[in-house]
Amino acid sequence: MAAPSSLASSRLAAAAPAPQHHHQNHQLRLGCSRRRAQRLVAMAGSGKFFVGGNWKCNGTKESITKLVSDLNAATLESDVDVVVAPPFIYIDQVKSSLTDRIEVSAQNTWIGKGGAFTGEISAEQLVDIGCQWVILGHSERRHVIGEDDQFIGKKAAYALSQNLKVMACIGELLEEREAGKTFDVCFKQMKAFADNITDWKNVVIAYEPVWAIGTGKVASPEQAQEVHAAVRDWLKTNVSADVASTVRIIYGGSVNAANCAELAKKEDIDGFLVGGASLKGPDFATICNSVTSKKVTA
Ligand SMILES: O=C[C@H](O)COP(=O)(O)O
Repeated sequence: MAAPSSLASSRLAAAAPAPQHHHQNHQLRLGCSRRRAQRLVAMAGSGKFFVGGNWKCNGTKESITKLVSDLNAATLESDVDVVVAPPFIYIDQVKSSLTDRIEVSAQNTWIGKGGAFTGEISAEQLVDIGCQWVILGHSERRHVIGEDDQFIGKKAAYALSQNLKVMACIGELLEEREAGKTFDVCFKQMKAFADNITDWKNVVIAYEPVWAIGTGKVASPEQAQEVHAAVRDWLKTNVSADVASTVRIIYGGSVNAANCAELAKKEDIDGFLVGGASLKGPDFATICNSVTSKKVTA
């Protein structure tokens, strides 16, 4: 097994139980710490913090040239995987001008092999132009375009079969949260992914509560942590302990340069999927570098 990344090492060190601690929940905490330590050892090599920038339907050749230039000039911590997702038509421009330090994602892909599917882009075509990732199940695809769970799950299976890595998005609507259905909704969306994914090593899960996307109403660190931990437990029960302990679960929804550090401190928040703030190079770099909060306190 490869040596743990320095992030994993620092988390491992932080996760070690303190012998002088005599809190009444000590045994419970000890159990959690051990579970966490195992998770981090198993994450070796793939356990980096992860930040994706979803540019959505924004940008022009000119503005993207400036954004790429700002990203190329940014100093990024080594313990973070960084990915940006331009609109399809700019992927080639970004691939040819962006530093290799940052990988490139599509925001969607077709469900299967290309052919007579007007307006679609296939996984094979994305791979052909050097695109490494695809975002699937984003709430704007689910709720604006009308993609359903099974369609999204099948897209994930096909994209993975073509060696695209997948950011698999889940998240509840405001009315679903208010009705106490957050976990039910997220687990149902997870099941559709799990029914179609056999190998999770190239998958990152993005929890994005719909009420927090583009609204400025960020989930509190506690709200996000609660769902991330529940999704991890769901994976343990329904997929495997190994997947639960290794897959990265990132948060999306009004993340910005000011709120990222507090979110990053939470144990089960392994990074971010950023919309609006990813259009500003320096802000996006600050969010990527919030991994430093994780190192100190996780
Ligand atoms: O994919 C990103 C999410 O939709 C978050 O967007 P936002 O950061 O603009 O709220």
